[in-house]
Amino acid sequence: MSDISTPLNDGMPVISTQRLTKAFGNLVAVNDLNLQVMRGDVFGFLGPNGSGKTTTIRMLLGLIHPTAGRAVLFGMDNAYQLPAILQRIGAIVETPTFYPYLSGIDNLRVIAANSGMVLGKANNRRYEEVLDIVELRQYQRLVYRNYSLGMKQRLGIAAALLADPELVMLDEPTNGLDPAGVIEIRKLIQRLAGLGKTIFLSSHILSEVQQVCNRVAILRKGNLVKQGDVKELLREKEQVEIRMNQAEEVQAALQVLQRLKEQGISWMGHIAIEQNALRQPVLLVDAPAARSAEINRLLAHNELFAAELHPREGSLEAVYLQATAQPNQPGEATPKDTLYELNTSADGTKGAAK
Ligand SMILES: Nc1ncnc2c1ncn2[C@@H]1O[C@H](COP(=O)(O)OP(=O)(O)OP(=O)(O)O)[C@@H](O)[C@H]1O
Repeated sequence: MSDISTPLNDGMPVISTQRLTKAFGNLVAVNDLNLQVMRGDVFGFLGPNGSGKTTTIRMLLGLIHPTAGRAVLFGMDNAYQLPAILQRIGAIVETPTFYPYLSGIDNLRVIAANSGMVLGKANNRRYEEVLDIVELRQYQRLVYRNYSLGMKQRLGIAAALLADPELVMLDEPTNGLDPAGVIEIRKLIQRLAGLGKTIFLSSHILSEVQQVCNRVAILRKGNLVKQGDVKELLREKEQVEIRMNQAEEVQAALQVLQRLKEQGISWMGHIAIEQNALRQPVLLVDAPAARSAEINRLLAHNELFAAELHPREGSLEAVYLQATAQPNQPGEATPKDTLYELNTSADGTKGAAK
């Protein structure tokens, strides 16, 4: 099962959007979006390239104005109370600019000074604290140009943490990183969640999102197609894999279960014959893992005795693929459909579909 740390969710909305919409000319980049992010959430914001994630984040941060709808953060409408909202957010939307010839800690000093950031009584202590959080303390004196890409990304997050924000917004923080860098960011997000931060994370790496996020929203062509609790969404995608001793029995088992499903077993979803890792034909039943024994009993009742029966965990990938593969919904604006195709390579880096 996924390694989801228990969030400090107390039911207080941190981000709430109501019918948030942004059109660029005749292209509706974000359409009627109703998002709910609660305090303590590690919220994953998913969607193919061009589905509207960055546009949404830019609207939340007041960098662009919505065409319609509104965004409420910490209970305040960002059209009217943006400065008060921004004081409580640390965000990285694009790679921050650092001076290559300055050390990590000196770059943080420059950022704090330039932004007029009030760091309270212990500036130096705060620099060290944030460098500790992103695990760069031992490299604080190294000049920035000698940092690896992962270290640069973490320094960016350190900068976003300087003012001790309640909400941390990260747009594709693992973009371009190697697997070790991706793991570092995962651990960092888990540390931030442990510190009680609410985290809003857009990402293409579904396995990472599955491991760190407790809630997700999935966008497709600017429309919200799924929003919910990760554990619940994964539960909906559980399967039971059944191997029989004889290939003919697999076919017979398929027919029995299909008949029972048609007779009204509501918890049984799609049933199909597939090959397992050993290239043996197996029956795959979309059903909660907790129903395994019942499936076994139903088959045995029909003189079909399973050789093996395995519950299979659901994956966010399955949830995502189903959500993003749905046919167009009524009213969905798709003037340039090709812009929206999933254009992500296997390592999660983005293509150039814009
Ligand atoms: N300033 C702009 N002017 C015109 N079109 C824009 C502008 N910004 C974004 N778009 C378009 O809006 C759509 C949504 O883009 P957006 O960057 O929000 O998607 P995304 O989900 O963040 O994609 P990616 O994962 O590639 O970053 C795209 O078709 C994009 O080309």
